[in-house]
Amino acid sequence: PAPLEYKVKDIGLAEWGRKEIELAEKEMPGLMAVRREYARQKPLAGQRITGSLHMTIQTAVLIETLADLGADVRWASCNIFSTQDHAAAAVVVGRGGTVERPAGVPVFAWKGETLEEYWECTERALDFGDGKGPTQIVDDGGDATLLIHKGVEFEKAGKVPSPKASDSEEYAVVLKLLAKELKASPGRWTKVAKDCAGVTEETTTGVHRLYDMQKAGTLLFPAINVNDSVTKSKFDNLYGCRHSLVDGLNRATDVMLAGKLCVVCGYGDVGKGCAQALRGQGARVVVTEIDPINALQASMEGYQVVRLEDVVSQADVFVTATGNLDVITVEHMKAMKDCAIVGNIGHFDNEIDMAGLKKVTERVNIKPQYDAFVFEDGHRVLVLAEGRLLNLGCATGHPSFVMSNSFTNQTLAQLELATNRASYEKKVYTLPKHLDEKVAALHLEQIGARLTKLTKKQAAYIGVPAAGPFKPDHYRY
Ligand SMILES: NC(=O)C1=CN([C@@H]2O[C@H](COP(=O)(O)OP(=O)(O)OC[C@H]3O[C@@H](n4cnc5c(N)ncnc54)[C@H](O)[C@@H]3O)[C@@H](O)[C@H]2O)C=CC1
Ligand SMILES: Nc1ncnc2c1ncn2[C@@H]1O[C@H](CO)C(=O)[C@H]1O
Repeated sequence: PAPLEYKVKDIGLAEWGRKEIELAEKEMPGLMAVRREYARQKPLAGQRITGSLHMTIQTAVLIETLADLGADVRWASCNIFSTQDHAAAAVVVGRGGTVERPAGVPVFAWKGETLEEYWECTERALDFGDGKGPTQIVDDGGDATLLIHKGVEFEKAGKVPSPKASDSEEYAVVLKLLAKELKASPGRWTKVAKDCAGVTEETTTGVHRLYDMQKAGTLLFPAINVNDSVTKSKFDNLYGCRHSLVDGLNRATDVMLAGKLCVVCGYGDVGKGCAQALRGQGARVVVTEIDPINALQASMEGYQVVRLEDVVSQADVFVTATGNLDVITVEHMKAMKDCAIVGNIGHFDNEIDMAGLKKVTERVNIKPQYDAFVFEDGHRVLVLAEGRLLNLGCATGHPSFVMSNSFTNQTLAQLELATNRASYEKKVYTLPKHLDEKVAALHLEQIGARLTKLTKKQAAYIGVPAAGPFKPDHYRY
């Protein structure tokens, strides 16, 4: 067979990656159960799956699960800093390959990609050869989905527009890539979109993009919103960030959080986990919010809800977790104290005005993904991962057990698209509650949780089937 196509930092890291993948499997009972239940039937046989999702040890276990279920997989990361190079190498070599003759899955990802390299990796992950694209996509933030949709839009228009002054540096990179593609392979993206049966989206911000496209009627294929499975967002977003925020802050800065005034911008699932983690470190935690309900929740948990302007000159640590843009502006950072720490844990880097900051400061790199931006008056703002999600840029993201919940949902969603394709239109769906409960059930034994069985009488009394679903769809958890 032709040698495996791939592009990773160092294939020699595979042995180390394999050791960590084997330990991660022990912590991912949901994915292991899905492998046991489905691997023999190979229900994903014939499917070409492109992934655009942080290339970590945890994602390696997801990739090898999809491959075990029969899929032909190609992978890129969804962030320039989030790849763990030893995980990427191990996935390429595979369980039966060698560094000399890799026999795993093509991966196009390394930690520290340029924006051009990032989008080239995404394009490579979407190319299965002979003009074939994916039949299904695993997306995180929607960049793979965006590339296809923009590609189709410009093929229809017969040209790719030049970047406008208001366009981001990143969007200009996308336009340049699509312009090259339009010349080299006209009609490619229209065919890719036609062959693609759907996308399963990992995160809140990616899901926002999908609902926007559904509303505009521009969605080119069905989408399953994995983020809003309860066993994803009420676990990964909340408990995952509770674990990995402080991990990222510590590895980057080693700052003593105890006693410090820490601001969490956004008190959603992610912000709730962040606030709890910082409180656990003995920090004085305050919250900013736009939504009165989330603000009231924060207040009931004892967090002072403030406007950023109220605390910007006294706070020591700022964390954005909103999924919104321009949350921390240059004006805010101008007013911060010397050595204030600023980081984002939201999906995209636009929560902090990094472009504006770079224009008015001198950048002093301290170490990879940790910079001091020095203002004219000499005060320094210490920024993590250039404003990109710091738990994956400065640490290793969420741990395996919580990612097993998220990725079991991803795998079940991919199975849905492969086995029930006819039921899905070009709309956004969530998984049914019985699958959500199945994911939770698969994770209880590992942590010693023992479920109580409903008697028939009790089931009748609360009006649910004894075997579940145990809650109505409108239940909020
Ligand atoms: N780094 C990671 O590992 C993870 C990152 N995420 C990302 O984190 C972000 C937040 O996710 P969720 O908490 O699930 O979303 P969410 O929608 O539950 O929470 C966001 C909160 O921010 C608030 N908000 C919006 N604009 C604001 C502003 N200008 N100032 C203050 N508050 C504002 C909203 O009212 C909302 O309560 C998203 O981009 C998501 O994709 C999600 C999971 C894990
Ligand atoms: N260790 C990890 N491996 C892969 N994805 C992760 C990890 N930690 C967090 N994420 C995901 O990152 C997205 C945000 O881009 C989430 O919603 C999380 O599910």
